[in-house]
Amino acid sequence: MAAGEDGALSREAVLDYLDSHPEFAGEYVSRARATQGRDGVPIVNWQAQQLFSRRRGSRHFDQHPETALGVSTFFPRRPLSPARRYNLRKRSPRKQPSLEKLSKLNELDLMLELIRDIANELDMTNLCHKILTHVGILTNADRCSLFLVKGSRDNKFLVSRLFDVTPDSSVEQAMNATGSHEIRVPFGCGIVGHVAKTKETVNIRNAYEDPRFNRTVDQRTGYHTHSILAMPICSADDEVLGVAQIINKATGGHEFTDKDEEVFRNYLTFCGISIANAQMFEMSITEYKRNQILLQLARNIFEEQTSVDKVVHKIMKDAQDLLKCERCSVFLTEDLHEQFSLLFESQRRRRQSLDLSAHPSTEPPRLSAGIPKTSAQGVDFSKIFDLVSGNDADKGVQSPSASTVAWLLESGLAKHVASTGEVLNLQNTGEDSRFQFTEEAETGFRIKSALCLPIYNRERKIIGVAQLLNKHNNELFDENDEGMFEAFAIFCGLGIHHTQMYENVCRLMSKQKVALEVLSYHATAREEDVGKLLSTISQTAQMPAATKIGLYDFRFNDFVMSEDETIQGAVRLFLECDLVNKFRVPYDVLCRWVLSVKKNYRPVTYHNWRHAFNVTQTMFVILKTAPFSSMFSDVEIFAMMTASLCHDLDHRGTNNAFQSKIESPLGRLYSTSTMEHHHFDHSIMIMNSEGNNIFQSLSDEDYRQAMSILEDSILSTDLALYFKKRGSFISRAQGGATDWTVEDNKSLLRAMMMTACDVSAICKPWEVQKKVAELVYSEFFQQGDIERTKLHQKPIDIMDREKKDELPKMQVGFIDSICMPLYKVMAEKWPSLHPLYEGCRTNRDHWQALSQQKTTIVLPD
Ligand SMILES: Nc1nc2c(ncn2[C@@H]2O[C@H](COP(=O)(O)O)[C@@H](O)[C@H]2O)c(=O)[nH]1
Ligand SMILES: [Zn+2]
Repeated sequence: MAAGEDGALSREAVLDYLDSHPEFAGEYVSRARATQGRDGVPIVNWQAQQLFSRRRGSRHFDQHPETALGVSTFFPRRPLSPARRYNLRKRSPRKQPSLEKLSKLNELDLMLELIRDIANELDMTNLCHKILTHVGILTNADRCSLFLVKGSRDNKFLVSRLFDVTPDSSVEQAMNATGSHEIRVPFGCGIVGHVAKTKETVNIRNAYEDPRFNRTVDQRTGYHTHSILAMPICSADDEVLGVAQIINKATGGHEFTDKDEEVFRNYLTFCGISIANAQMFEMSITEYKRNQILLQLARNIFEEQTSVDKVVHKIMKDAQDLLKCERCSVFLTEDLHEQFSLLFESQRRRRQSLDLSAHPSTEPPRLSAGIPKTSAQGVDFSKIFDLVSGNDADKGVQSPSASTVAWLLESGLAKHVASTGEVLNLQNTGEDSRFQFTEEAETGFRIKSALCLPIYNRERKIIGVAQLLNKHNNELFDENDEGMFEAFAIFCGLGIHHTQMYENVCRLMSKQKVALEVLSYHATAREEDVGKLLSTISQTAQMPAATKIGLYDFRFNDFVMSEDETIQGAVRLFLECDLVNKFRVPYDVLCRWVLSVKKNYRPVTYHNWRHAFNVTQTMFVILKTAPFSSMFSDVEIFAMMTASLCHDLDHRGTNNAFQSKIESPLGRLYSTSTMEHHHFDHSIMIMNSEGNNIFQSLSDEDYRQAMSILEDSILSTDLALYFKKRGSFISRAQGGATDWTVEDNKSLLRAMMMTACDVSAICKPWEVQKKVAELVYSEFFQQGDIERTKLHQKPIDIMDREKKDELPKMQVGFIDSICMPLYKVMAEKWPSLHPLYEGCRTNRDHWQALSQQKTTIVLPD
């Protein structure tokens, strides 16, 4: 042993020496045995006796203490628990009092030192161990045990936390000695049960004379118990938290004195506070872990949504891993499928009609595999999942065999829970006569403990049962497991619901796809008609010249044209824009598309094919005559012409307000610009139909731009949007300095052009305008009639047939509020558009005159 420069020995050097010379250490401690504390309380002798004397029945005799002075007895080294790690991170660890230091303390200081040592200990096992070793020091007891109170308010019991701790045992040794089987002592039973129940101190001088003493432990270990001192450990609220029991006073006649009782009681008062703290800390750690687990579970569930099987399997695997049990099963009831729309109904019927167990199939059937239909307690299970630890945990979803299913159902647990909603925590399956527990023939699996609870859907309806069997190491499922498993069951319900919804949506989408396929087949032009139109175009002579039929004129009149001529006229408009050449649109595709578009206009009075054709024609004239056209790219022109022809596709002769009033599917789908959204969707549907995509040869970028302009342009025909944008357009047009090539201005101009074209019938020669107005009001009044007769609502004036005499006045209103401001500013800014303004003004005069004459307009049926 080396001395320092000053000749003094360092503490480390002494400890090293004592470690390597245990005989010397023993000798030293024996000498110290005689040393008494200032108040006559023996301190070191207890340690020395325990460490170095070969006691009968000492289980730790041969184990070498960590240091010669047995420091490990007080401050055992053991891997730090998460709680302890947390503890240490938060505060710097308390310096451990050495035995040497303790031996010099008087009774009060010793007590304070030992209190300080437990004050910050939050790890329950460490704390219990410290308490027991400390009470050993204080009372000179040979063995100490600690029991903590557990269970619910109505069913409290004691559980051995550390049992028969001897002063030289480390925490690990103490834990090993206690064993993994927790000893449960009901309140009122035996000595510690009596103490817990009555809060009385029990000081037994001769254990064998006390009827409450259980001598079987002595018989098993060979240890002889003489005296017992047991005392309750209470919280600040005087609630019993546990019982501490010390055995055999190591000095004198084994008996514990009144003084021992007093010291024991004083120390336990502080222990109560420390235990309550540690319990709270333990609870918060448990809660934290639980939250982490649930968070992970939620992540898993929402990551996995492709199938119910997969999501349930994932939850089961998590439950089994975390709740440490041998088997996890989930039983889904028939109701689960019934609640999800009629889509599942047909499947269910099909399932019921199949005896799946009788059919050997290459693929495991998804549902009902081999499940006998049971109606007992009114419960039918449609699907059972079974996961046995170690067996098929990583093999993914597997259907249990028919015999396993039969065995799982045989116990009656799942059916009982499904029919009653009761949570079952069976701790001793042998004792419950309600259920039948037999061995599984296939595997020899026996049910020892079971935790079984219902799975609810969002409406608190039972949709299944979750079952855990046999907690590992023959432990029992406790309240904590119940709480955790309940959370699992909730997640299971959510996961199933979520996945079912997802599956439902996928099915609906597939259905919709099929419906679309059928629809587009019937909605697109017949090949016969395409052929006819193609041959007309190829024989150019038969195609009316654009100028001849007035396609370049704002005063164009379609009333003089046949249906076929309007179709040819529409094709002609696209040809005249040279779009077919520029974008390599095959003639057959253009013809098919025009025919398909026409086919998708309903024969309503006003919003029909002819209206669309007229709007496109006006757009054509504007693009051909207005100076701003040169700044539009070919793609923009192509998109605007397409939008004009498609802008009212599948119009039903009723407006947006009507869709929302009758809560039509369209109204529910789009709350604003309802019909306009539908017109755009319908244009896409047509273009996506075989041989109808006039944009097919556009580059990706052009295609994207064309689609975007098509959508914006169609949506901008909603007058509500027109009103929103008009003010800004007028100020920019009148401002003079506006650069119309800037995208924002250009897009505003495109929107205004769409409205200018849409209502351009107001600019037509009076005879044409008059006829169109009659069609407009005829359609308006038809909607008004439905509102009055079917919805029992008074229609707005323009839709009220009873107000038909006011039609001229209403037209003046329409012109003043909607048309004139737009045409006026356009004509002022771009004089080539003056004919539109002029036509509108002339028609206003006509309507104004009529309104004063009170002439009745005869409307078409
Ligand atoms: N009162 C009138 N309203 C008219 C007339 N012409 C058209 N309109 C309405 O304007 C919008 C245009 O949008 P659309 O895309 O549906 O055609 C619409 O509400 C028409 O009913 C008219 O002469 N008088
Ligand atoms: Zn329109």
